[in-house]
Amino acid sequence: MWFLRNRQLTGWTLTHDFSSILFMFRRCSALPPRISLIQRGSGRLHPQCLLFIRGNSSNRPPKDEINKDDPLQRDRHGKNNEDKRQRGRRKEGSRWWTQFQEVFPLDRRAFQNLAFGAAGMATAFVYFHFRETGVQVSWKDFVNRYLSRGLVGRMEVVNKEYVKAFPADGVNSSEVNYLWFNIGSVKSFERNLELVQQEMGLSSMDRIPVVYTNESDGTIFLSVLPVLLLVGFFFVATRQGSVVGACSSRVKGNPLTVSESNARTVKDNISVRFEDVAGCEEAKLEIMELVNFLKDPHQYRDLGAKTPKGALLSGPPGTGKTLLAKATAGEVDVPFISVNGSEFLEVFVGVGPARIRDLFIKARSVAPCILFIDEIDAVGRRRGSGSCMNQSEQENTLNQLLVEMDGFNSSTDIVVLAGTNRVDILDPALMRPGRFDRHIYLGPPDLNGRASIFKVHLRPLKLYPSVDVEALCRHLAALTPGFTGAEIAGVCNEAALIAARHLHQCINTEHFELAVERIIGGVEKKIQKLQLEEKTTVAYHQAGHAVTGWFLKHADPIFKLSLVPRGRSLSSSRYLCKDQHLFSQDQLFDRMCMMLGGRVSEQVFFHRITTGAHDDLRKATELAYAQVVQFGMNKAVGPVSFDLPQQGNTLCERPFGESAAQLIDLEVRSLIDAAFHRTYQLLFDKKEMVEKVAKCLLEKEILDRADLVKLLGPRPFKEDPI
Ligand SMILES: Nc1ncnc2c1ncn2[C@@H]1O[C@H](COP(=O)(O)OP(=O)(O)OP(=O)(O)O)[C@@H](O)[C@H]1O
Repeated sequence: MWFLRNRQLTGWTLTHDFSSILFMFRRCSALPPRISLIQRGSGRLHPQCLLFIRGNSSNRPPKDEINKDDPLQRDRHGKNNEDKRQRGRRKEGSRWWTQFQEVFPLDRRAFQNLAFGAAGMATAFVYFHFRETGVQVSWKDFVNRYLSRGLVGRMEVVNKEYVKAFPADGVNSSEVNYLWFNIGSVKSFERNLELVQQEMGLSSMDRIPVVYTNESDGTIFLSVLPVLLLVGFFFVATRQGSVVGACSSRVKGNPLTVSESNARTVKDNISVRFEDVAGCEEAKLEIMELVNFLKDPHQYRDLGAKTPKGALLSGPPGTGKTLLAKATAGEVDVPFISVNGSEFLEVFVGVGPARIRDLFIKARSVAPCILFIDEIDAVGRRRGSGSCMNQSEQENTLNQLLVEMDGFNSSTDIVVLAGTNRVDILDPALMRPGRFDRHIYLGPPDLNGRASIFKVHLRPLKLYPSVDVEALCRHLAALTPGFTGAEIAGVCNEAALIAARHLHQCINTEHFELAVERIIGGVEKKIQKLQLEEKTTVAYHQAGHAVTGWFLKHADPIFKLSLVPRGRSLSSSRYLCKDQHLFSQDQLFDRMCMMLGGRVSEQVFFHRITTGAHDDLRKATELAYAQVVQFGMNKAVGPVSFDLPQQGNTLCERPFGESAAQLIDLEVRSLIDAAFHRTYQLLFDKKEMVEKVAKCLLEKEILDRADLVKLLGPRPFKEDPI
């Protein structure tokens, strides 16, 4: 039997169609190659297709559901069992969902949207791939095999382009739906058909009926498909958070809000106060003036003074710039609007300036307020420098910022604060008076500053009652030269974690010391074992540093030596550094000798050298070059200063000639040689002491200051207590 043309598509019919076509054509001898291809394709798709369609088309509810709804069955199995099963199912479902979410972190709505999208695409795929197309034959085959044998019942000329031939009544048509062939024109088809039927001797009554129809072949659907996809995209984007948002990593919700600034406004409950910011008293004093202005603007205006518009907070990372800005808002109790400079940078033209405009509109609507732009270098980079693609967009954004800062006058009551680590690359227009009036530098805190920052961060910690907080702060400040506020906060947190790991109820001094060591040197590697020969070399190397530092006046004395590898180094030594800002030539020379102490000790004791001194040599060379090239400390080169290449940067052009370069190299070499010989002489003279320290270190693995005093005697110079 031939299939009815418009019957419903099912998995069975799909697979059956292809096999039956094959069967029929085998019977009709010639098998067009295309059919075999189709069949191969169907064979591959068959199982999945069957599963999919069976799953969708089955009207029968699953067994479980029948049990649930059928009161008889429910009675039979008992209500409790049913409840348990339901709970189990729910649990399994939630477990499945949790596992799924671990792999794909999507919320339910996102998952629903994705599922709908996938189902739609799958349906479209199945429709286009498996829609009934009939079997194409040539005119000659059609006439010889079907028409002449009386198998054709009626014909349909579709869209004046091709003809579908349907089976006559009584013909077994289960194998093929219909046959079709292309026609050049309707007229030629009619003429040819007429001729064939005449040849067959059919009377006008017996002629095969021909109807003319128009059919859509899906081209209309395909033409509206892009529009549908676009509408669907916007629909999903508005529900999900826009794709634009994804690019900018933040705009959630309507994609049309991309030009809105994403500044966060904190109106009440700013809990940070000036007392929470320690170690930067000068910066606080400077910023107090801004606070006073916001508190009592008339005091300034009455005197005819123009009030400051903003302050630029600069300094290394973690020195408390953001914290100080927040504390300023907390002190005046005005709204604090904070935004990051990088949030203005977009790939879309015009978005940056639009966001700046929007930011200032927001600020004006809540004035008086403090507007804080963190990492302003992202948007305030000097114009005309660099050649990256969105340079002009960044410049437009900066121009808009300059315009806005000019735009609000002294009665607007907005103070703009900005934070940056790279004040050197900012555009001069941004720094001129009338824009960022104040430049406040926050450097790493000094000894007292560190102690007061420790005091701030010790406040929320649970210390043993026996701990003297003042003394602890001073001790920790001495152990952490060069630490910033953020690093000090990290030390306090690490100490609490160590105490918890050791199952202590409170935190003690030792936990803090361990925390400092961990932050400076990295994690202790107790498992990594060195071979005895390596360990001996490392011990003598460290003893060399220790003895050199002990007997040179200006070197930082070692107060802890350890053979336990930490981070990337095979050993560690802790020095007592002073907070010093100016260094004399003698002091730098002593430091160079101290750096070379490890390598010299290896040479004195083993008459061979190892790679362990690589980092020491690098530092000593850098220091020697700095003395000769930057600090003007070399007689032969003279009191000149040139820029040295920064780490990671290569200086393309040397600012001095070839002869100066040769002279500099020569002087650097002789300086390092002098330091080496002095250290060699020192360690040779103190050979027994080095040996004593090294052997003791090999035995105990860790030596503290008391051990060193015992081994080397008191240091022959006056020192501050730790
Ligand atoms: N002076 C300080 N007093 C107390 N805590 C501080 C101080 N400086 C930094 N901190 C601590 O360090 C953390 C980070 O500081 P903050 O974000 O203000 O640094 P920043 O200078 O803005 O850094 P970046 O330049 O990287 O943005 C603060 O949350 C605070 O815990």
